[in-house]
This record gives sequence, C-alpha cells and structure tokens, in this order.
Amino acid sequence: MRLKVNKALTIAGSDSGGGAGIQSDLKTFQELSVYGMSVITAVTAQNTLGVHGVYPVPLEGIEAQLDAIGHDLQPGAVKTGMLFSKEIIEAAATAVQEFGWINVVVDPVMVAKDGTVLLENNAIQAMKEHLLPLAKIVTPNRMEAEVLIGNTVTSPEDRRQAAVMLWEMGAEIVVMKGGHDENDDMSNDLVYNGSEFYELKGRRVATKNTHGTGCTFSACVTAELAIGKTPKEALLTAKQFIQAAIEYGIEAGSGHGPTNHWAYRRLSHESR
Ligand SMILES: Nc1ncnc2c1ncn2[C@@H]1O[C@H](COP(=O)(O)OP(=O)(O)OP(=O)(O)O)[C@@H](O)[C@H]1O
Ligand SMILES: Cc1ncc(CO)c(N)n1
Repeated sequence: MRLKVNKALTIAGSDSGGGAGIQSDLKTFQELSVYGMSVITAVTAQNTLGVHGVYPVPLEGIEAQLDAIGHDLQPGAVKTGMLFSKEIIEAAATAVQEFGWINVVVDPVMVAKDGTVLLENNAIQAMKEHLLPLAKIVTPNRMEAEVLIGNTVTSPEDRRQAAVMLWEMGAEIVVMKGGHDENDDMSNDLVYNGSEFYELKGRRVATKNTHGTGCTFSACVTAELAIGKTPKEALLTAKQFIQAAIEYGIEAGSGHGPTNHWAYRRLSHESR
C-alpha cells in the first residue's frame, strides 16, 4: 500500500552541529509527519560554539538540486533559510516561479549568533526585489527587519510600522519575531496580514540553548502549510512547537545548544 504524503522543501545551509539550517528543518518536517526535501545552498562547519567555516555550494549544483526537485517532486510548501548570495537568491526565486511552488516561507537569515555572515551585504536588495514578493510568510527577527526596511525598530509602534513596510514589499504575511527582546518576560511575535495585527504569545524561557530557534519555527510553519493548514493555524502551531522545543531543552555541546525537536510530539502524545 502506498501512502500519499504531504511534502515540504527547505532551501538552506547545512549546519554540521544539527541544530539549525537544513538539519533543523528536516527534523521538524519529520516530527510533523511531512516528507522533507532539501536544496543545500552552503555547507557550514558549525557547532554550539560558533561557525568555523562557510563553504557555498557552486551555483550550478544549487540549480541542479532545484531542477531535480522541480521536475519530479511537487512540494506543498517551501521555506528558504541561509541563501548566502545574490545569485543563490535569484536561483531560488526563479525556481519558485518556474515550477509554480506555493506556500513560500522566507526566513531572511543574515547572521549566525556569533556574528558570522550568512548572507552577503549585496544580497539584501535581491532578497527585497526577488524573494519577498513571492513570500506567503516572511519571518524576520528584529535585526533582519531593520536591515530590510533600512531603519531601527525599537518601540512597539516601530514594530508595527516595520511589519507594514515589509508587507508593502510584497510578503502576504509578516511575522516580526520577538526572541531578541531580552528585557521582556514574554517572547511574543507580531503578525500582520495586510488587514489585521495579532500576536503569537509565548513565555520567555531563561536559557542559552536557542540555537536554530528561527529555523525550527519557520520549518514548522512550512510543514503545517504543506499539510493544508491556514497561515494562522500554521503560525499558532509553530509557536507551540518552538515553545516546547525551548522549554524542554536538551544538553548538547558547551555553547548555545540546539532546541528539542521532539518535545512538541512527546507533549502531544502525553496529553491524549
Ligand atoms: N528564550 C526564548 N523563550 C521563548 N521563546 C523564544 C525564546 N527565544 C526565541 N523564542 C521564540 O522562538 C522563535 C524564533 O525567534 P528568534 O527571534 O529566536 O529567531 P531568530 O533570531 O531568527 O533565530 P536563529 O537563532 O535561528 O537565528 C520566535 O517565536 C521567538 O519568540
Ligand atoms: C546553516 C545555518 N542556517 C541558519 C542559521 C541561523 O540560525 C545558522 N546558524 N546556520
């Protein structure tokens, strides 16, 4: 018997440490019973202490991966993570259009926690021009939003204004993540969909093990869209997923450790 599955694709960088990038995305897809596929844009030598090297895949190799998927496997949703260069952004955007991929979630990854550049400076314009207009959902953290709009984002009003500006750049739904506002007891994310604002609420957990939180969150949104959930349902589930993954943390490595990708599933089973 052959089971029909929901499929999701991640176009992102590999994190050898397993907590972010392609690895976090595939683990998250699997947790949600979604068949995961990947296009690897760059290999990073990385652990919980930081990024020790960045090795972009030659453009030809990236285009070949995109084509291989496009000509055979139709994903129900696609996410982008570390895209590294202008050329890679353009290749990803071209594939989305050529193959008619839907439910595109853009996580505009720019730097790692240790400051290593994961997106070249001259690629920002390409992201605004080619990728944001294709996005169903864009999920910037504060710094990424600041770079994209070219302004600082400090007050709640700035945050709302930034969300509107990113929506005007073409993303259908903007999620301004709150993970970096460390003075707050809550880690709430602000969502704007062109007609209303709403919040994804979560208690802030005091932990240094937050490596890959953004990747995991956007991967969960992508998996849920692939399953056929509405954007709002997908975002609410992703918030629960990342909350559990941070709260029921695991010990791995001596720096900024990864999150617990199986916590949400375990909790869901326990509550039945
Ligand atoms: N300490 C925390 N406690 C609770 N939730 C958190 C915490 N840190 C981040 N989050 C949540 O995790 C999700 C990802 O947000 P975050 O701002 O960390 O993304 P990011 O900076 O893109 O992550 P990454 O480290 O992958 O680059 C958001 O829903 C955010 O609110
Ligand atoms: C490969 C990769 N993608 C994204 C991030 C951001 O968390 C990271 N550290 N590494």
